[in-house]
Amino acid sequence: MFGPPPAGYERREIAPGAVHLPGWLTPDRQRDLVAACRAWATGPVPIRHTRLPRGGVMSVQTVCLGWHWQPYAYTRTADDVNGRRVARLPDWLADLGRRAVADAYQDPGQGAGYEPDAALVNFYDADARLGMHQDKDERSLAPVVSLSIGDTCLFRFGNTRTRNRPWTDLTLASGDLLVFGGPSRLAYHAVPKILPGTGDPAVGPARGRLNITLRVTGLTDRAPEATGAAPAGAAPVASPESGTRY
Ligand SMILES: O=C(O)CCC(=O)C(=O)O
Ligand SMILES: [Fe+2]
Repeated sequence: MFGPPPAGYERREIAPGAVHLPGWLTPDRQRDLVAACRAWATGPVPIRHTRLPRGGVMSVQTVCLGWHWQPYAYTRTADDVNGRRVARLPDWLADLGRRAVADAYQDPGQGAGYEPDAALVNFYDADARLGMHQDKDERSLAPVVSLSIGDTCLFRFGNTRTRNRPWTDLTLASGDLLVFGGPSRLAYHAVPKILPGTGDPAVGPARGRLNITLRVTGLTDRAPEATGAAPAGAAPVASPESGTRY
């Protein structure tokens, strides 16, 4: 489905293990991804504002593939939406993730070994934002691959110890790839601001910003041995640590 990335794209190391490749997605690939996101947004689990445990809702709207994420765990079914199983993560999207890792780290072997099993598709309208958080509900430390389409955002990439400085502010524009793994895998990060009207509606969505993150959950459908009785596939898989994502 996807040809090679544009020749001569830049590679910027934000921090050890965190690499930004501006314009990595060609306009045609971005259009294909937008069409796919439109379809995923309709179901089997429709895109929605994720509810937070203390009653708030996220300003970002999210639909998941492979595994459903809600604060702060992954499950196969969207029990906070309509109870249905989320759509599969398509092989072509996992392939795109493998290329992303290979290109970011300039390491074809690491790319080939990347097996994402979940994607979060986030839609930001002009006022949406995402607070400082770590992606830590996964049990694997494999890299996160992030693809941005539509309006440019301000993106804040912090450190692994605290949600405060030091951080690096950068912009993620339509077509940009960011991969964070290795020593940066658990770095705090945020989307403090969308820059409305900066996207090209001929390529991206008519308005707003799409972001797709690919992740390796490290989870399986088998209930953990210790819990014994639960039937395979039925047990929600709780994160060992929880509570700080948003
Ligand atoms: O929208 C982005 O660029 C980042 C999204 C993100 O951090 C997340 O979904 O965990
Ligand atoms: Fe994140």
